[in-house]
Amino acid sequence: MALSSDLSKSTKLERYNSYLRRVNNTKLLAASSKLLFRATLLVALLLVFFFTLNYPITGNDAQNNASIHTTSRFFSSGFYGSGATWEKQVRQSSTPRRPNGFSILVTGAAGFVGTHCSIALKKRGDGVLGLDNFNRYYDPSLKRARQKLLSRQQIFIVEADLNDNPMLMKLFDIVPFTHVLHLAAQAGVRYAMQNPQSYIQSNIAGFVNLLEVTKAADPQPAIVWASSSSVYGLNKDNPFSETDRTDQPASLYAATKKAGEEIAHTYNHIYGLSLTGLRFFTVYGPWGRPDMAYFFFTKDILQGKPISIYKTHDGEEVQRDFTYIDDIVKGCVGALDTAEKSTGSGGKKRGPAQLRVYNLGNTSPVPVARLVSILEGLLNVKAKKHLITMPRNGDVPYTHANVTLARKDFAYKPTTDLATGLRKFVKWYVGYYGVQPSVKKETTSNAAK
Ligand SMILES: O=C(O)[C@H]1O[C@H](OP(=O)(O)OP(=O)(O)OC[C@H]2O[C@@H](n3ccc(=O)[nH]c3=O)[C@H](O)[C@@H]2O)[C@H](O)[C@@H](O)[C@@H]1O
Repeated sequence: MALSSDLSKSTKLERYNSYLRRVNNTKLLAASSKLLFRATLLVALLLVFFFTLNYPITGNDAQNNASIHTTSRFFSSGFYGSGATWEKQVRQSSTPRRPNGFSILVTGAAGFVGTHCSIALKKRGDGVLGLDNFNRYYDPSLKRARQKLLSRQQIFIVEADLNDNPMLMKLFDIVPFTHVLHLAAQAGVRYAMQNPQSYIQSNIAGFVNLLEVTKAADPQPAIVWASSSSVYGLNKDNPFSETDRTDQPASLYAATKKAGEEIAHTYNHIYGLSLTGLRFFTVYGPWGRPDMAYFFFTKDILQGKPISIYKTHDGEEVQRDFTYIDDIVKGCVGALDTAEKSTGSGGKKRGPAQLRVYNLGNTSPVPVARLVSILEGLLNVKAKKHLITMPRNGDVPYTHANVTLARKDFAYKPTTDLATGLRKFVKWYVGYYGVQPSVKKETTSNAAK
């Protein structure tokens, strides 16, 4: 009995112990699967976070742009914008190689005008650091090709958005820039109806962010920036002079550029920033912008697609003061060379500073139909032309620059006529896109004349 009761006691004890082990095991299992679940959740969340930032999957341009901005901001400040190698590239690129050379931050350096200006400045011995967000307004592969061109000249581009305040502050901490050539913008007159917010984001918010950072910098740099001939809007005076009225913009694009000019006045007035706005007149040339008429006309003519040539609502020819890129580069360099120093430092004004606005045009308006016939000759292809009344999309019928002021202050003198400039453009175009040898032959023989 005693044995059986002992046995039953020990069996009970064993059962109890095994029960406890099972409970413990289950608890352990539950705890570890909880831990595993949490870890998996964390990893999944991190993956979603990174993928959302890297690959915006929306088809909407405005949202796309916003995602692109977020991506570059995140990566630029958090990853690319740190590290000894990155900082060394920033320093090397912005260090001048000539006595009293400038140290210039070029925003929009992978853009059309930005690329040409950066190369010209670097070649004469200035230090040039680029900034660009490589957005998708037009084919980013063209921007990457321009970046390669710049990197061959030892020009480094920081990949970040103008609105990336920590990144801009960091750059100004590392480099005592003497100048900023501010060319980054949401360009294009007609696209403003499709994606208005992108113009506010870049041309207003981005510009203000840049001015906020530069006003606080010590030393404050002098700033030369891209305004636009479109600010003249519905101006009737001819040719357009800087003193003409600019309070009737015909597009949101023009309105944001005009707003930029007013914002420039404010920062000059309060903080003593030296500011020069350049009103570019329809700039064209090699490495140009695919969204501009001369560029997509070339593409469409070569592909046998029809093109629309606008006429005004009064049936008149639409005309532009097309300006060749090399002339614009000379104008930008002239404006930089004559820009006086900002007078403030660390956010405080110490005296009055320079505030300027200049037209940079070619001074000879050409009808769009004439541009097309020059292209037809160069490409050796007849265009399928449709003459249509200008849609109400922000376009203006006519532009014509008076450049007296730029000539007086920095000897600006455009020297390239439209036929010569377009020949250079077409030569570049056929080489870059590798099109028709017949076009090449024609262009080369023309070029030799
Ligand atoms: O200089 C300026 O202020 C502006 O010049 C260009 O704007 P835009 O002159 O309109 O240049 P394009 O878009 O290349 O148009 C050139 C001409 O072709 C005409 N056009 C355009 C498109 C089209 O399908 N057909 C057509 O006849 C336009 O009305 C315009 O007269 C740039 O796109 C702006 O960024 C710049 O600020």
